Amino acid sequence: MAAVEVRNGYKYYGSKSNPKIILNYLNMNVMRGSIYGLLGASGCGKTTLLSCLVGQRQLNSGEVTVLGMKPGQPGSGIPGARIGYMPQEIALVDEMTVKETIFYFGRIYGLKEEQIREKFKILRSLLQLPPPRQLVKNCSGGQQRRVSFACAMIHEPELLILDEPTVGLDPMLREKIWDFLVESTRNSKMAVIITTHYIEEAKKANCIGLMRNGVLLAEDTPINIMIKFECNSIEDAFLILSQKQGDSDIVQPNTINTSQSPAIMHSVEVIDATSPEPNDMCKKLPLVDENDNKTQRTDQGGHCREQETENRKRILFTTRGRIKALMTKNFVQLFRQPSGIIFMLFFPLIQLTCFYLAIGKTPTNLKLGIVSGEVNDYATCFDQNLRTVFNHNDTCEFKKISCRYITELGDDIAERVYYKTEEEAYNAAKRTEVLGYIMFPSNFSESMRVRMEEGRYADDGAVENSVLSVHIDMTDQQIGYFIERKLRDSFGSFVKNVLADCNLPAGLGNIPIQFQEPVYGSFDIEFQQYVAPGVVMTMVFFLATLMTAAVFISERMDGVWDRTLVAGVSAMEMLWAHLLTQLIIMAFQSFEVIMYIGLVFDTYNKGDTATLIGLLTMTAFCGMLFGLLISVYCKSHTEANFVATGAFYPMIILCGLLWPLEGMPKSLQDIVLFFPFTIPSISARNIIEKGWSITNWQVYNGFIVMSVWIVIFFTLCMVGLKRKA
Ligand SMILES: Nc1ncnc2c1ncn2[C@@H]1O[C@H](COP(=O)(O)OP(=O)(O)OP(=O)(O)O)[C@@H](O)[C@H]1O
Repeated sequence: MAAVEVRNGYKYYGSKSNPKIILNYLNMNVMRGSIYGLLGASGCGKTTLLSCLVGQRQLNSGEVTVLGMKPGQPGSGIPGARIGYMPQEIALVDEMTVKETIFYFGRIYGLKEEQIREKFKILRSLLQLPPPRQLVKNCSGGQQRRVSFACAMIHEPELLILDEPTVGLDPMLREKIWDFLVESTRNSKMAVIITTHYIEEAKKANCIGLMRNGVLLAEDTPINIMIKFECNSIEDAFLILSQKQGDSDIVQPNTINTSQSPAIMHSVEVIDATSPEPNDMCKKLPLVDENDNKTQRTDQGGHCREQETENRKRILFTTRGRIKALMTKNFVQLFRQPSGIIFMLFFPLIQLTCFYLAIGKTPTNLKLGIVSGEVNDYATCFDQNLRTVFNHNDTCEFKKISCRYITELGDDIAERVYYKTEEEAYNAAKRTEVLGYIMFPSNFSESMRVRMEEGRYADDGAVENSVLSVHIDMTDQQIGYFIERKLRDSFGSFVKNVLADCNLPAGLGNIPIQFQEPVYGSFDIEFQQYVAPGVVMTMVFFLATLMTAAVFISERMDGVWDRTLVAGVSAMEMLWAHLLTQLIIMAFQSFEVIMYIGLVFDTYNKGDTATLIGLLTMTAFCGMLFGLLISVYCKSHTEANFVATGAFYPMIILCGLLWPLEGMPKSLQDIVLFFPFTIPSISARNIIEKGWSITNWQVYNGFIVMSVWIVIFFTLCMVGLKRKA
């Protein structure tokens, strides 16, 4: 009975109009209980053919039957545990140990722990596997290949497909592996397809297929091939066949008329390669006659149905075990890499520390120039006798009152630097030695007195000269506004003190606007507290995005993703396993972040901590789906980094984190409201600062927006994954 039948297999890469033909109406037969050596030069399409057998790819036309069913057909078990596939690349997780790797594959194939242990013992001695605790990444190339081989064999599949398993192995071990394969197929119905560059080792195969330019030039027993071409080696026979086929290594699409029958197309003399029936010499198990054949097909139909039901049961039974195996792999993969731990657990803390230390703090180490026209020697300025004196005739005596302001100003806002003339101060400011300067006119004290005592009768000169002039470098607006605010505040308190000394109501010095107790928040609230919720949200979102994109792209590039799919795990299962792993990490990360900002930076949450952790976890989850989306649509790490970085800035800039949304054009405001961070960061602020609960619409709307984005990203991921599948 045939384990594999390919009829007129036609496969091309590229577009229909400009196809790169890889399989050119190829026919192939592999019998159960036999070893089939697939030989051919590099690039002739062996791996492509194997990928069609394991259900990774599909033919453009023609038929493939593997173990009586079409690969990929529901319930066929292919991809799945019926086959064992060792791809050409190692396709193992570097961070797992040898034992963990074998157990991982055993579990996803649905084996019991005891079975895996027993099989591992046998394979260890047979393949001379490295020590069980050795990490895959610390194994040599040959050792990794042996581990990979063991993974394909662990579940005793019905069909074993090995893509160059013996590359890089010493001759003794190669011999041992071949003996093992011969022994295994002799005593069972297991079929083996093996590709190798060591043509002569294929002599041990029951049948060999010589492949060139997308067709099998010959398919027969090694001995028959050598007899037919009167050669002493398969290599020589291959050479003769290749010369007969022609020199071109590339199949030219324009030379092929796809309406022609395959037999007409290949003018070279090939042995049975175009025959739709299996070559007798390659049959290990006898085939029955035509009548029996019908019975066999009916039996096969029955077998297929049984197999289908059995596989369905197995799929349901093993799903939980697979998710567990996948999640274990994800955790191991993440936590065995120092960068993984740093990224997931310490990065948030490092980033938050940077944020709290650097953003919203009072600027220090500033220098401000002082010029007073009424002081010659600034040392005399700090004389306590220079106080305002209240005379009993209801007048106040001001002595160098600029000194009093200078003293009250202190060095807290900025270090005072004294200058004799305005020109000197101006030049120093120009040279950026000081941030700016304040200038008191020479008759400042007298003008202040007149202004206060005579009020509406004060002359213009007195009004003008009682003004303190301030010149500041406004290129750094934040510092400019800071100095401006501080000088106003300190001048206000200075005037109040002077009024009090003069027996006048201090309130007279206030501008007639009074800010009462705020409805929410406090006057002391710092910019830091305003931006903190948004910063925390964007941080957890993008950490999750970057990590997910990196993990998925690496898995795809290393071949781990494809190998796991071929082992019968669905993309959905892999996705769920990853989502669950991440969800656990995200919840922990959110908890860690909230505790850290509370305990270390006193950002206490006035609302419910569980609600805040919930919102942050959803944000991280959404970020992870965004990372997954990037990984689905980007081919490389570089491309993914470009997309993630490209998305980062617009999202941060437009979410109202750096500047109030109200400052944007109305039309833009309406758009950015639906961005993933805009409403959720307002919700987070409402929880932290206002203490609102999830029942308030201005809190739960953040959850709704996040949920909508989760659904959008998830749907797009599914569409992308389906298209890829
Ligand atoms: N995804 C792809 N898109 C376009 N061309 C591809 C793709 N995969 C493989 N090819 C091309 O198809 C041809 C056959 O590749 P394949 O990997 O099947 O060859 P092979 O016989 O297995 O080679 P080797 O022995 O070196 O592994 C090669 O020319 C390769 O460049």
